Amino acid sequence: MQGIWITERIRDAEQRLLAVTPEGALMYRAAFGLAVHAAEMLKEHAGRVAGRRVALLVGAGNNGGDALWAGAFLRRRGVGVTALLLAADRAHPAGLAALRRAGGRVLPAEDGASVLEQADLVIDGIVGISASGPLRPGAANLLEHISAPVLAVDLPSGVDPDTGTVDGPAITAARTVTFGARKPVHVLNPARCGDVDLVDIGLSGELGEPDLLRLDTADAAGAWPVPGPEDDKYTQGVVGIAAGSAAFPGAAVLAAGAAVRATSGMVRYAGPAADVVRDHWPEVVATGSVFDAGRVQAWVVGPGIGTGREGREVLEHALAQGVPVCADADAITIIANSPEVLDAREPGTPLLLTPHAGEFERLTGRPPGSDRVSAARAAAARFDAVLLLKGHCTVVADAGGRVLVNPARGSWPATAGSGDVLSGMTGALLAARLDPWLAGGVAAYVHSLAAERAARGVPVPASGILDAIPEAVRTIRALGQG
Ligand SMILES: NC(=O)C1=CN([C@@H]2O[C@H](COP(=O)(O)OP(=O)(O)OC[C@H]3O[C@@H](n4cnc5c(N)ncnc54)[C@H](OP(=O)(O)O)[C@@H]3O)[C@@H](O)[C@H]2O)[C@@H](O)CC1
Ligand SMILES: [K+]
Repeated sequence: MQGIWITERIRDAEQRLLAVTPEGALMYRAAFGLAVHAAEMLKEHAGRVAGRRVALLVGAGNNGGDALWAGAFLRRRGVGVTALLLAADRAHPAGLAALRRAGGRVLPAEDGASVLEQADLVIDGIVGISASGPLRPGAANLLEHISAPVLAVDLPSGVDPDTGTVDGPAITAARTVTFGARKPVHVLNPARCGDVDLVDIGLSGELGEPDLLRLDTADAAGAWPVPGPEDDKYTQGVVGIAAGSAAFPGAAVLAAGAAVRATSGMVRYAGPAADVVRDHWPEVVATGSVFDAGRVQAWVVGPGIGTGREGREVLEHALAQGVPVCADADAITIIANSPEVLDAREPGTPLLLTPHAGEFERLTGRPPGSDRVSAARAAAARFDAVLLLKGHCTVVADAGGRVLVNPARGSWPATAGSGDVLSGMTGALLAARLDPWLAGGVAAYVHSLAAERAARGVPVPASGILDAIPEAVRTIRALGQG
């Protein structure tokens, strides 16, 4: 798993490391790594390194210092480097001296329009982990003059380091080079960061446990249930799907289908869309009601069940079975309207809630806001549940404060029925007895991979995402073993 640390923790770790490191050594390491990546970008975008032009946007802090030192390294490789100082009297003194020694040009930022327009690469050292708020006017005024690719130092300036939110002018980077550890912005706002490269500056020993985790392919592959020689359809876990209605059977077909695609165990369906589900998925054991559905190891309840009395009874029944429940869509609205339904929950039974932003607001009384991680954590604690907050970056928090994040691979999955596919897959993983927190994270991972595979640059319907689940699982298993 990839660890991600909030800036307060990074700053503390840096202080401890600084205390035992010769002065300037950390910045030297950081800037050297930055210069290597800058040279790669010049080769990639401008054909070669020597003779190309780089503009440095230099703020008042150490982020600007990194940019200045990197500029000095690039000068040694024959690059024409101009530093544009946003706060001339506060630019990092050693970095500035190093750049000047190396023959770099230095200008006040307000004179930098033509330098930016002629640059082959722009290095954004405006602000790093000590940023607050959007870019200030001095920096913001420069944005319109940037046409070259931007390499962000540590993070794209103007984007909040801990929440990834953008409230005004901000940099959009083609690539971000970060130091010591990944920060939340890198996973919460990947569109602004571009590709993120991590440069080791020796911080790992000081960091402690990460604040957020991101699954990689090997994690998803390792967690994905694989039947053994002794397994049969029951031992792998039976998942029950309570979804859809006679008038709107689509959610039932999608959720049940996703479960079928995600497990080699058994899938039961219970509800008024039994005939339609059976027609689509002959392998599903379908009955008309949850009350005669038989035993399952996990329930998915909610997509398309409606928010009236019947839906409420279905949810209460599932919650009382003593098995994990994934409550999605209408089930979340039912809980929001009548929180007392949760009294039916067997104590200690895992509950996974999968709201999008609107459902989250209904459930908790307030929108997730800019700090989606904290919002998801608080809601998970409040409901003693795993809370999977859908969005461009899916956040999965548990009641103990653990958080998994899964940045989407594009926006195509934001389509009708996509959530039904996610909940069906989540149910299959819960039935296979995965830790519910991990089940949510793995389902989100495979869902986004399936969506990417299915879309390949064009719109994809939810049924297309569903059909791509086997390919996505095959992909993670192949990569995870390799
Ligand atoms: N510590 C280490 O060992 C290492 C640190 N490293 C590097 O240091 C970076 C952190 O450096 P840092 O703490 O000096 O602050 P930094 O992020 O450069 O910004 C501070 C200045 O920005 C300003 N400012 C704030 N918000 C703003 C906005 N919205 N728009 C515009 N300006 C804004 C604010 O101005 P003020 O409010 O003071 O006027 C303040 O002066 C870190 O990200 C990494 O790159 C690496 O070299 C590895 C070793
Ligand atoms: K920056």
